[in-house]
Amino acid sequence: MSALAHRRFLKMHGAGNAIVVLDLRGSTAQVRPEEARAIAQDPGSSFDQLMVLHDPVSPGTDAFMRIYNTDGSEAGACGNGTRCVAYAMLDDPAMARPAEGGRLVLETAAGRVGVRRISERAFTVDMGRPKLAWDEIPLSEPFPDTRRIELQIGPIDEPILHSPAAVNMGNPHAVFFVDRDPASYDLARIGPMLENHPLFPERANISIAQVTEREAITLRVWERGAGLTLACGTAACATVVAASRLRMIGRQAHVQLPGGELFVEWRADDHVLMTGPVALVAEGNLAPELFSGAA
Ligand SMILES: N[C@@H](CCC[C@H](N)C(=O)O)C(=O)O
Repeated sequence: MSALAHRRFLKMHGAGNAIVVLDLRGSTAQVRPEEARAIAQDPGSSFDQLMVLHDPVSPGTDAFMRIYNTDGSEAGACGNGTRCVAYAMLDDPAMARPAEGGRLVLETAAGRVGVRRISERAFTVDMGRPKLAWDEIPLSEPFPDTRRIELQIGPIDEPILHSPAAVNMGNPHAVFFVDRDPASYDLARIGPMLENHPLFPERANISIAQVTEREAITLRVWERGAGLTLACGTAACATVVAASRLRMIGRQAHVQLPGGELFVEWRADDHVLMTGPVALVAEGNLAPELFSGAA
């Protein structure tokens, strides 16, 4: 039987991004990609991202997180999921540890993120520094300036989208700035082509963004490994960094996504701070049958 059978999980969302939190601290259990896919496919535990907690690895951290997309692939960062994890680690009766205060340091394969509670159901996450060099994003060919990279989709003389910014926020992002409502683009059709474009050797999260005011951005996101989403925290961060580098905004903005709003600030010390809500939807236990055909 899978070591995940009967494990309790929380179903949450962060600004509409569907998140499942699974606490494996205190055990050696690991989630295999096929098990993540099986959990995602069950309506009771479906998610955009599965956030799995493991015992801390580095001194000074509270937990190690592994982050799974619906296709079983792993991500180095998930902003909305990190807020949900903070809520679970601080407030959930079964997951909270008495010694923990209103701040946490969480670690992923991509590095550390600090989380601070700002109200009962809202948290600020320090997402760390963006990586902006072409080989850090990564791109498959050199671009000295990643504020605009050479990439377009559609007819050569009349592209549908072109010249995105590329940013790594713990995961790779391409952000296309447009001057009309991002909802008017067929992202469900365009997204998969761009996600898997040869320019992105690790694939990429694809965003369409419109700067509507000096501190306001409307955003729609096609997520690597998960598809269309109601909200993506790292995409909101990548978009604010990209818009700021292009002098479209200052260093902060309210980012409006279909599922809710996030506030992002790119501080002078280069750290990107993202603030947004969390909501607890349900709790449940993983049915053993889920894993009988996990492949
Ligand atoms: N929704 C997340 C980001 C999820 C990871 C992404 N699909 C990837 O594979 O990089 C967020 O809120 O940041």
